[in-house]
Amino acid sequence: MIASMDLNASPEPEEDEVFPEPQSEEDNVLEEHVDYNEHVSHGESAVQISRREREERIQRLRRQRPDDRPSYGYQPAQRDDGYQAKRQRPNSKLPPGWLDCPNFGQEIGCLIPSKVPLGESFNDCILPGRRYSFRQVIHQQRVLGRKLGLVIDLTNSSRYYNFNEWKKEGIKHVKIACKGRDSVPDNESVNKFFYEVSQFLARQKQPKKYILVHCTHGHNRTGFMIIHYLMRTLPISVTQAIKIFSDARPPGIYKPDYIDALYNFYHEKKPDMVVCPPTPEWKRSSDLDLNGDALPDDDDDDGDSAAPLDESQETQLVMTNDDILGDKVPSDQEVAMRQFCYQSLKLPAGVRGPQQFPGSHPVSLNRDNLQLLRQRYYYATWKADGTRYMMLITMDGCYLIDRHFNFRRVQMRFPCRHANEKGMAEKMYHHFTLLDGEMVIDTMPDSQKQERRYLIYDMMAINQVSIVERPFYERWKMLEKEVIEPRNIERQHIYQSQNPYYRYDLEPFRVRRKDFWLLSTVTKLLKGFIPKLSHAADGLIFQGWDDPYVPRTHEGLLKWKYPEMNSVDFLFEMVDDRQSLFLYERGKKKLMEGNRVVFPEGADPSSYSGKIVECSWDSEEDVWVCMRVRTDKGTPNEFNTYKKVMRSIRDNITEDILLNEINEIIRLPMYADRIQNESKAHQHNSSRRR
Ligand SMILES: Nc1nc2c(ncn2[C@@H]2O[C@H](COP(=O)(O)OP(=O)(O)OP(=O)(O)O)[C@@H](O)[C@H]2O)c(=O)[nH]1
Repeated sequence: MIASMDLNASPEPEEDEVFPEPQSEEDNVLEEHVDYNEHVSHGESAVQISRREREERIQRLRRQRPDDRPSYGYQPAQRDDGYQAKRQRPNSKLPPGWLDCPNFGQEIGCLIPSKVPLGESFNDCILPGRRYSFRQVIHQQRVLGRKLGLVIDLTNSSRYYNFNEWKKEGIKHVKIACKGRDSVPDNESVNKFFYEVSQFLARQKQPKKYILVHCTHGHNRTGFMIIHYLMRTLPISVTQAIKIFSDARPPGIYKPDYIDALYNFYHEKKPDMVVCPPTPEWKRSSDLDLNGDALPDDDDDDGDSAAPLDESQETQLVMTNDDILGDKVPSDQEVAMRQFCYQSLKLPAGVRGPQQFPGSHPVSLNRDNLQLLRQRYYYATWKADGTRYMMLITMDGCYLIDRHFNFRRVQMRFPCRHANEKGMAEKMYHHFTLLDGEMVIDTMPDSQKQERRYLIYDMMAINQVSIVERPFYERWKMLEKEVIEPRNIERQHIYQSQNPYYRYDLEPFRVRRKDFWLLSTVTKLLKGFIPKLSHAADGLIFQGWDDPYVPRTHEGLLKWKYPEMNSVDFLFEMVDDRQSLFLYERGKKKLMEGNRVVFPEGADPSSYSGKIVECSWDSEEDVWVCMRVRTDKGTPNEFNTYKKVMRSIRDNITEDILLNEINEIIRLPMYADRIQNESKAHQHNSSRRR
């Protein structure tokens, strides 16, 4: 066995390199001998070879000219198809072009691109020296000093080899089935690939182990995934990443749609000089392999049909707040990111780990808590009515965190403040920065063009450091300096940046820091600013100027809604004709007896059953009015929240009452002095500018 393995030893394969000839004919015999024994020991009767056949094979090998000998490097197509065609059983049909496709490429970090190893059931179709099963893979890598620890299999088939073979050798096998052929791997599979590789590396102990990545031929799907990995770990452009791969595995990706999809995904303009390489010779001539009667392989990644663009690139007609943004991420990754959020917010995770969305939540304004505005210094802002997301920015991606505490990845770029300073390469992008905000849809009044925008109103962690205990005004200033400004600077000077091809305008949404103003501006805010906003707003937020970030319900963070917009989210259920509204109390459903709801005219109430419905209170009719279904929420409001909303409805703080109250408050010394100082500073700054 060992002798045979040595026979397969190969130095780094190079194009046109022919595998070193066996030292003697005996070596060939040995190799045959081992293969024979393997067949027998696996009890695969269909592929067992008789002694006579074996001798014939040995004779055949002896007659071979050196050029026909096995190769591990690239070799111009050689036809041994007669052998192959005669022996093929339906399930051991060789993928077209496989024989002449080089086995593997050079290492890219710890990733080795490879064609699919074929298990022993294919042995009848492949001359011994050209075999490439898990045994040869392990051996060939070992000869090059590489020990494998993980195999990522991107083929869409399980017929190529028995996955357990890897396990027996202590190598983990991960299947990420990607169709190939008509489409690029989907974004969720790319996320999974990235996660598997990063997890493997994070747990890596010395000596370093390698990851074999294979699809059928190890070019298109494999290249696509590896390039994604490079893009998420290095501050490089798509063009550079494509080159790294094609240098390691010539000619690299040779499907134009795959290359275009990569540029699209990373929001880069494809430079004119980038040309997709032609289909390699071994693949083009593979039609002949089929002898006219074999169908294309069902897992072929190299079909010529046009790949449709990634769905997210397709133009969407009308944007809504309920649109699902971003791509799913592996659930283990979500668990780790949830933990980071809890740690940053200084929350205990509980026995089952972090479960609940931890974002800060304001309480409704009522006559009691209105007094807080007199006791502590507050700023005001409009209450944007879109969809709440926290956002976790990491170097490898940006994650939107919804109210279900689910994470979805979006492709965005957040350079650090020092990104362009020398020697700060490792600080190029934000890594574990946690933000809070509201995603809104701006509609341009003239063109009706829609634009999604993330309005950030808080920052809880910056580059892994929690800042929740700092006062709000510091967090808010840091947000501008550390997150918004570096993006704007890079946008303006993109041509001098590391990657001048990046197009911020292709990102899925714009980003802006939300403005907060002195209480003295509330009248202007309500009467002038909100009516002119190009997105929906349903009231005001009063933010304590030196408040820490308080997760979950924050009694000091106040929201005032237009009275008709005060709402409660109920769970609506309809069984037979009986309609019921539920809230939550201590994690359990609580029936709200005596509460009725009406739906829009013509709507079928049963179609709302099981849904969370946001309702406003009609005090004339004593009934809840369903305004919309909350697809962003999985549970109704807590009974406590309901009580606060009811209190606010009862207290009925109208716009006039609020403005009168605020006019009194801003005359208090605490506000008056500050307002005066700030307007002086403002005047000073504007005269200096003049
Ligand atoms: N803290 C804060 N929240 C804002 C701001 N602008 C908009 N919001 C949103 O206001 C929401 C809280 O107001 P609610 O009316 O209770 O929000 P809701 O989405 O209806 O949620 P429920 O109370 O669960 O029904 C937050 O979750 C944010 O999504 C802001 O500037 N600061």
